[in-house]
Amino acid sequence: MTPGIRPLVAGNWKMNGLRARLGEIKRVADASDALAPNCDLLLCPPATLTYVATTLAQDTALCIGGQDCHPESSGAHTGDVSAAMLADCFATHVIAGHSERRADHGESDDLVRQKAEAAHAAGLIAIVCVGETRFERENGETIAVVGRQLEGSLPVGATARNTVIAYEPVWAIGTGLTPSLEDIGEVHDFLRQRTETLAPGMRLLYGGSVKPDNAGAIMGVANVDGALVGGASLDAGGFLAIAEATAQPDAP
Ligand SMILES: O=C(CO)COP(=O)(O)O
Repeated sequence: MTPGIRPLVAGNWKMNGLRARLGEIKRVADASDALAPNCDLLLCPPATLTYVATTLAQDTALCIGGQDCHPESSGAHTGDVSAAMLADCFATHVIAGHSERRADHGESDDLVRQKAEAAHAAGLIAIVCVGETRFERENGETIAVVGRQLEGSLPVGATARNTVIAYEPVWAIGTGLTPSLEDIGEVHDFLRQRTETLAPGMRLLYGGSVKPDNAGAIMGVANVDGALVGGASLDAGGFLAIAEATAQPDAP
């Protein structure tokens, strides 16, 4: 954790979640006010559930976000969703440059930056993801890769209020593997140094196999200001347990 920075626990449902799962969002929404003094809570369901999710979260402390957006606000882009459309559904955040989109859709750093800038133009907070592959880590390239991704993906005009960085090692996503606490700390220290002059106090999340039983230790690492949670966020109980482990009694 970083003194003076309010933690954020974000859940990314990826391509999971039919209407039958909306009860999990309701459970998190119902519990969110109790956690609100100590951390921010965000769930990013698939686009099909965005509007109904914001309805369930209305008048609670739970925020709802999108998982991706097109760089343009509207137009002939079949199947895409714009940041303006997410904002129109009362979403407040959107993820940009998740490694699954970088891999599945060939998204470049420059495209990710454009998406994050589109998010800002629509009034959304952009969560920009960076992270190395297993090959890159084994070759000692982690800091170089993360630095390059950050430089290329960070939106112009990024501030601590409109942008969050998520460090998600690709090899830790959905595998049950996590870097050592020292390795997480090394990357987060680097991200803090790189962002501090540009955007002091920017929130730096860790993502990749965060579970209720490891969240406390990971959140204890310096410069880790919250989590981006995949699988464990599909279940309200698991997500709320991670939020409990992250919440700071003296959060600003
Ligand atoms: O990719 C992630 C969140 O964006 C992490 O996923 P898991 O928590 O399932 O490893």
